[in-house]
Amino acid sequence: MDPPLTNFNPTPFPASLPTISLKKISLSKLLNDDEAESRRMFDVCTNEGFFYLDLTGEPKGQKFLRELHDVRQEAEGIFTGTTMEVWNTWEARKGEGHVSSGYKRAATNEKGGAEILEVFNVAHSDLGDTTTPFQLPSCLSDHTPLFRSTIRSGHNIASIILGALEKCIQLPSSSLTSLHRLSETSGDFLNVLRYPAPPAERHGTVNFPPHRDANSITILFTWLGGLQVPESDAEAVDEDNWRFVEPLPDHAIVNLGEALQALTNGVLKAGKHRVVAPPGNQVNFDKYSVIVSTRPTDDTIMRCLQSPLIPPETEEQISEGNFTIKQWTIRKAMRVMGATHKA
Ligand SMILES: O=C(O)CCC(=O)C(=O)O
Ligand SMILES: [Fe+2]
Repeated sequence: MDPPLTNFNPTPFPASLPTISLKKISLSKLLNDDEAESRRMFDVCTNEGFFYLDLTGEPKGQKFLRELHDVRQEAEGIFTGTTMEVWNTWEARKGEGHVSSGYKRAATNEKGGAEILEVFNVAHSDLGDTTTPFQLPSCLSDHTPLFRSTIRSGHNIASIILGALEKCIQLPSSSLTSLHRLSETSGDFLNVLRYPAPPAERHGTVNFPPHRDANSITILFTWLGGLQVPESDAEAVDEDNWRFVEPLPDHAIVNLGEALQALTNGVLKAGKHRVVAPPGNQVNFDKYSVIVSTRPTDDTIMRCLQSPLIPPETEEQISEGNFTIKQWTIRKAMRVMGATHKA
C-alpha cells in the first residue's frame, strides 16, 4: 500500500475570490470512449483551451497523481539543497537545440537565494530513452526513474486527450496521436517551478507574464492559487479580465498549446495564461507547479492537417514553407524575444 498523499496546501484558497469556472472533464469517461464527454472537451478546446481533468476513478489517473505528488515532495529538497554552482554544471546542454532544458531563475536575493521564480526542466530526451542520455546534475539524476515515469504517464494521458480530439475534429484515426510518440525524440519535458513566497511589496505582482505555450498539451498540477486566465478571449486582455483558476484536489489543469493550434489551423485554441502571487493567506507560502508538456516528435512538419472541419491553408501560409517542430519553436521563440526587446 502506498502511503497517503501529503496535503501540500497549507491554507485554503480564499472563498470569496472571483474565479473562472473551468469545465471538468473526466479521464475515466474519456478512457471509456464516452462521446458526450469528448464533445464537451472538444467544445472547450475550440474556445478557451483550458479545462480541469478529473483524475479520480481511474488507475492511470491515480498513478499520475502519485507521481506528481512525489515530484512535488522531492522538489523542495532539490531547490533548497542545490547551489548555483551545481546548477551551472547543467548549462553545458545549451546550444544543442534543447530550448527549454536546464535550470533558470528570475532573480537572486542578497542571500543568494532565488526570487520570483526558479525552475528546472528535465527533457525526456535527456533521460536516455531515445538518445544518448545527457548527464543530469547530481541533485536530479537520483530521481531519473520518477521523472521518466511522470513524463510517460503525462504523455499517455495527453494521448488519450489527442485521440478523443482527433475523432471530434473528423481526422482519420491516429492523425494526432501518431505525431506524438515517446518512442521517437521529441521536446516532451517535465517542468518544476517554485515561486518563493514574495515579500509584502510584491504581493499582487505578475510572476510569469501572459503567454500561450509552444507545445501541444500542458498538464499542470499545482497546490496554491496564482494561475490566471482571461475571462474573455479578446487578444488584448484588460487587467480586470484576469481570473484565478482554483487548484482542485485530484484534478490537473490542462491547456492546449500553439503547436496543436497550428496543426489544426486554429480550430483548436491555445489558452492564454499568466501567474501572479498566490491570493489571500496563500501568499505567505512558496508556490510549486509541476508540468508535463507533450510536443510533436522532432521530425513533425508543422503544416495543418486536412479534415472537413479544418480550413485549408491560405496562399500566405503555403508560401511560408515547411518547418519541423524544432525550427518552428526556435522561430516562435525568436519572434517573442524580438517583441519583448522592442517593448
Ligand atoms: O506555474 C504555473 O502555474 C504555470 C507556468 C507556465 O505557464 C509555464 O511554465 O508555461
Ligand atoms: Fe505556460
